[in-house]
Amino acid sequence: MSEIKLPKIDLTESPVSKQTLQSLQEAITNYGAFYVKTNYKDHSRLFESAGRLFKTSDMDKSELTIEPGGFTRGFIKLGGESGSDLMELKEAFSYGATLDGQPRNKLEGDNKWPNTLALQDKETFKDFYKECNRISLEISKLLSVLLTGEETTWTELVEGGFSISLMRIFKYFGCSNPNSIGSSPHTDWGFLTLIKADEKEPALQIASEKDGKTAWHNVSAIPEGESDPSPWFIVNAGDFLAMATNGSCLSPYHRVVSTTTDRTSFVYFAYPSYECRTPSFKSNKLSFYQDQSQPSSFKGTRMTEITTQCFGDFIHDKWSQVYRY
Ligand SMILES: O=C(O)CCC(=O)C(=O)O
Ligand SMILES: [Fe+2]
Repeated sequence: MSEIKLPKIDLTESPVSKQTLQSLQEAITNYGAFYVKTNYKDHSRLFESAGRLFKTSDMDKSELTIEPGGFTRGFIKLGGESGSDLMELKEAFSYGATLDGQPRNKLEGDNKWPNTLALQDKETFKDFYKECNRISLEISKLLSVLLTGEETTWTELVEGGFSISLMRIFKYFGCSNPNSIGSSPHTDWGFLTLIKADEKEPALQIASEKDGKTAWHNVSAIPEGESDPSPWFIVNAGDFLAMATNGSCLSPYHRVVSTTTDRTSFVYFAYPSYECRTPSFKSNKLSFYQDQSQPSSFKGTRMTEITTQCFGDFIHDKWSQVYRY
């Protein structure tokens, strides 16, 4: 199993150097993924809060589970969700922006915080959500400079998506069976995904395709040689971004394999605004919007749906596809 060394993008340097933009170009063309270094400092506190969240009683968890239908906030029990016909060895909790007034669409709504969760932990989660809003906007500006020559091309789109973007906290269970899976192969559907993981062994893998064959490469939570996990995130481009850039930015096909030790990750899905239309785009580069109900078909796409629905309606349907009873 080879490791890939994703390029590192330092968001703390100002102004961003030519070298950084070059690394970003290489990253989006070759992998659709890269590391970012940020000013975030609270890695330990964040994962301690996650540990306490998953200690919520089974009864409370089952009262606060996500409902079928595509609005995905609350607990997801073991086996409650899968992007394939495999059992994914994990439990999860999903939350989003705090609702301000009435929901304006099918992806806005109330979070399902357990009553037993300490206020401090809830604040840690909410702050982290806002931090991810900020980081995703910063990255979108860099990508925008690189790909469109202007900084603000996607600003409205990304800010418009703050109220529907999602944070998902995963607890993957350690398992010694090498064939068991934490997250089935997929592409992410939105604009950008930020991943912050606490792990002892790499578990995220990104695919490359050569001569019709798929090879998987480990991606560690932090770049090789780094010791402080706090500032580091992995970033994946989503299908929407791949389409909006006409394929200049790859949407990586990836999965999470089970490792012998438990792993926890925060995965922030930055969505564009609900009403926006997915740009039409024809490419045979890897897999866009793979049909989760036909998981074994690496090539499956749902182009018709993409171009006839607005993004939010489309995503709402995608979440229903991965819901398992
Ligand atoms: O937990 C991770 O590292 C990534 C999970 C993932 O790819 C996803 O939920 O879309
Ligand atoms: Fe993903």
